[in-house]
Amino acid sequence: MNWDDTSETGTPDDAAERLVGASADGEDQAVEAALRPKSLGEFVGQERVREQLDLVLKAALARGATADHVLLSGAPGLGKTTLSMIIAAEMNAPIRITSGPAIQHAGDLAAILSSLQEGEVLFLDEIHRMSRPAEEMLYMAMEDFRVDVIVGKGPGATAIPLELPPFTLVGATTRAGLLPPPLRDRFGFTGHMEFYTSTELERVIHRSAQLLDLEIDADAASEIAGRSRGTPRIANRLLRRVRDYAQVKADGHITREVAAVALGVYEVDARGLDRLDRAVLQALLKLFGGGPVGLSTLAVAVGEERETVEEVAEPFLVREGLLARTPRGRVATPAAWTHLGLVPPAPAGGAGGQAGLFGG
Ligand SMILES: Nc1ncnc2c1ncn2[C@@H]1O[C@H](COP(=O)(O)OP(=O)(O)OP(=O)(O)O)[C@@H](O)[C@H]1O
Repeated sequence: MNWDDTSETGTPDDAAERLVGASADGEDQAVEAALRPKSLGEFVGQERVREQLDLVLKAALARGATADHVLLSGAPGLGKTTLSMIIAAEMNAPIRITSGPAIQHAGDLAAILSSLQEGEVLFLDEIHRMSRPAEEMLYMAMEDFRVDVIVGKGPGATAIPLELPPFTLVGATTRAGLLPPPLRDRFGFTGHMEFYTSTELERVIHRSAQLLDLEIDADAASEIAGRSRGTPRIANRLLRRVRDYAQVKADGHITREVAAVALGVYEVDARGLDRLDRAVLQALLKLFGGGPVGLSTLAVAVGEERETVEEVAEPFLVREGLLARTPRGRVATPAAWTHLGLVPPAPAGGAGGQAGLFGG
């Protein structure tokens, strides 16, 4: 395996290095290699993608051909890199890993493509962040296994055609909608990765616990799963923090109570909200009666940048149905009041009435 670049995901999640951030930090990268499932059979969840991919790969193997190009879309930490490695393993092929931001010039891509072996899997993470000229070179490479390398500049520039061995491109993106249609259309198979259910995350946690040689009760795994925001990377990270607590404060055995207390220490609540998420909700409920309130005002109230509130805290709060973004501003849902143990103000004068000042 050859790692050209593994860094860079560029979301505010990374900057904040939160325990519940979905992007990989340094420690994650070190441990993840040991926890990654190695075959489709070991890969938990994502039934539909797994089943479809299984057919694509088996058919290619039976034909003795290179598998079609695969596009994987979905949020960070859901297993796109893992799946690309599995694709290579199932095809008995080597894998090369790089990312869109690492390919700024068409020449960077030409260098990678021209050094691929026949049948090799090229994993291109964050494919939507590749430069335009590189993207155009990729079109031809994907379709005809050929690139034109431009030598020289201006009127004297010449295109030297370069034949490539057949390869499988596995592109990953958090935003399939940002991909230009000509690029999207060149993938033979597109798999959309969903957030994991609690039951699936419990299986991920039990599997990781076994690999890390940890003793964990079933209800402890379910406690951690419930706080993992539908994301295996977060589940594995929370498991490691709970393990630390169990080693220092208990006898190493992870019970439900140990898990709950440990995650309380790290300020990850029963629903997976962290300190920032709760600060945003609390300000919305206690200072603004549940809204509507403008994003800038809300950000000032919690002492954070607008972007941090909008891109780090809000997506999960919206996904959880705790906060709604409306044209008039941010509004808390009844579930937000319940989650923070507060009582919503009685509507003054029926539906659409002014929200009360005090939320309980
Ligand atoms: N289906 C799964 N079953 C078991 N473990 C999983 C699964 N999916 C992901 N993981 C674990 O979660 C971690 C993160 O997975 P991975 O790096 O593949 O995510 P990703 O989608 O590529 O993230 P990013 O977009 O940030 O690169 C890995 O340690 C992997 O072991």
